[in-house]
Amino acid sequence: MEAMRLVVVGAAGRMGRVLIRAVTEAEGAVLAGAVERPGAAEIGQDAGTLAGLAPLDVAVTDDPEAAFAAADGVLDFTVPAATVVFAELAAQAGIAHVIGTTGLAASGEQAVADAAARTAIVKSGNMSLGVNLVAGLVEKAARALGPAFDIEILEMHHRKKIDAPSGTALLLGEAAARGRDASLEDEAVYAREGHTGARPEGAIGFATLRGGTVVGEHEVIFAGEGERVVLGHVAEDRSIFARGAVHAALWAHGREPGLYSMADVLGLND
Ligand SMILES: NC(=O)C1=CN([C@@H]2O[C@H](COP(=O)(O)OP(=O)(O)OC[C@H]3O[C@@H](n4cnc5c(N)ncnc54)[C@H](OP(=O)(O)O)[C@@H]3O)[C@@H](O)[C@H]2O)C=CC1
Ligand SMILES: O=C(O)C1=N[C@H](C(=O)O)C[C@H](O)C1
Repeated sequence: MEAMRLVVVGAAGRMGRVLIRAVTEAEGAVLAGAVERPGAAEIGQDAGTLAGLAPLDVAVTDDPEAAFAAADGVLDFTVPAATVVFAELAAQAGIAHVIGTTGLAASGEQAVADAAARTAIVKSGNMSLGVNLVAGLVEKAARALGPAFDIEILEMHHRKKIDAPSGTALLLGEAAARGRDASLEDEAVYAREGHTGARPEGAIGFATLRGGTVVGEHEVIFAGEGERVVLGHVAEDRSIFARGAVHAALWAHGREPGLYSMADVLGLND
């Protein structure tokens, strides 16, 4: 069987460089393209060199349409505005789209859902095996512990992260809400300051820390009368996300159009 040809968009980013390495290390995948935004200093550079590898004979381009025309899938860890454009282009090209980008507004989420009617999209706030397993445990714990245990989600990331709360924190919040048969939209408390009043019953609270070079740390705290249950995940290296993304692309290759999650890819919904 022919190797799946993958394009990495946002190739010069923190994740982009790690994704290039993950594609070259994966069995059944080959790097077919690397895309950066128009005007980026890396346009024309070899993608392998950019990722700290030997040259791969793939030049970074600012033309995603041409890159997608010669590919089977795209790995996208960029910014929301770019992801919306890539979703449309991937749907037009009929290739799988793996979206790791976080912080999409409702309109962006809708654009992705529309594109998923035409091609297979895997989208997740966290592509690691560990976080997706923890999400399943969070749902179970929320169901078992019930409303007597208050749920608070704490996350810390590096100083350059531009969105909050993290996509992972939201994914864990959704899992907690599911476990309570509640809606995160109704229960989320994203910030507290000043005279807040007592904690509303059933609230799912979020706290965001930013600093240094932290790759990503999350804790879901179930705080009850005289005891706390804490479920957490520590990302030590971005390669966990990149390997998950390549795995998702291989899974999505040739699949029916639809919007899939990492839980689908990992078989956690079966
Ligand atoms: N789901 C998951 O498992 C994970 C998700 N993420 C998410 O991935 C995203 C990226 O994170 P990170 O790599 O740290 O961020 P970076 O800022 O390092 O990388 C983003 C890259 O995308 C580039 N870019 C922006 N616009 C375009 C465009 N129109 N065309 C092509 N490239 C473009 C940026 O270029 P420039 O800087 O020049 O604008 C930059 O190189 C974030 O949303 C983050 O939350 C991160 C890790 C794991
Ligand atoms: O921006 C990051 O770095 C990360 N973003 C994702 C998120 O928003 O949860 C995943 C990971 O935690 C790293």
